[in-house]
Amino acid sequence: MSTAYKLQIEDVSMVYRGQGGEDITALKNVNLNIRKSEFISLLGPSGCGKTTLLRLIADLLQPTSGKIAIGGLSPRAARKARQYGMVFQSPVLYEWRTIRENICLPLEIMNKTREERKNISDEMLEMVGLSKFAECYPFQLSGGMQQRVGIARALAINPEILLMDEPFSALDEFTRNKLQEDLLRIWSNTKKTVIFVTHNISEAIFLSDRVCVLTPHPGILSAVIDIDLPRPRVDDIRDTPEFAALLSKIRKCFAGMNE
Ligand SMILES: Nc1ncnc2c1ncn2[C@@H]1O[C@H](COP(=O)(O)OP(=O)(O)OP(=O)(O)O)[C@@H](O)[C@H]1O
Repeated sequence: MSTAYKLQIEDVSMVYRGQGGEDITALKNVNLNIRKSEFISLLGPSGCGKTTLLRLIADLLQPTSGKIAIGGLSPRAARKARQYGMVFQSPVLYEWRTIRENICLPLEIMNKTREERKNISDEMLEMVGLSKFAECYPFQLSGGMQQRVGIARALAINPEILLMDEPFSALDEFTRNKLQEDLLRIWSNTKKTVIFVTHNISEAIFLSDRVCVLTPHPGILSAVIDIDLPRPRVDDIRDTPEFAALLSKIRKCFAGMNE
């Protein structure tokens, strides 16, 4: 495979074995090339294989067939080289560790010195706007703030690719919109390649350079939509006719779909 892209997904299929021994085809012949620093969303309803695709990229699963390359490396080699940062729907913070200590956890695993940990965590806390909360415990933070800690912890190891699995879906709409704006600011400052899983069409449009539409049974990549809205994007862009046109275009991709 050529390495012109940061991430290449070539003819990837994933078949699980069901409890009765039957085959469950979660993904079928997915092809996708992702450029460095691109913001990509994987969009689709429950069961279309979004999380499966993310887990295949992250080397948490192996495809039944097909190939994934990360700048020429296998997902295994990329994982070992700490090229991935992961953010989940729930930030899974350790309640007995302060916010700073939570952010420092992957740095401890990497045997960073105390001083390095302090410097990096200071930078991460500032980036996500939580400097004042460094010595607080998770229970003292709102859900949105906790999710910011999850983002800071994922970025602390300075990964090349940020994999995000419905990170804002448990948040209220106001908090969610604010975090989307914050994420775009962080992304434009850090230039990470982001792969963001969501089932929210508006969220996918607001954030992305391209939206990958997945439809289920079996999960296929049925469309890749360019989002040519100007950047930087702020909340008001959601009220523009261009945004509405994209909403309508993507909704049509799901029309008639049998869930
Ligand atoms: N370990 C597994 N064993 C068997 N089937 C599985 C397994 N994991 C996922 N599946 C099936 O594969 C399909 C895709 O699942 P996946 O979790 O990737 O979808 P998703 O789009 O992320 O859904 P959601 O939005 O609900 O998280 C579903 O039909 C699911 O039931």
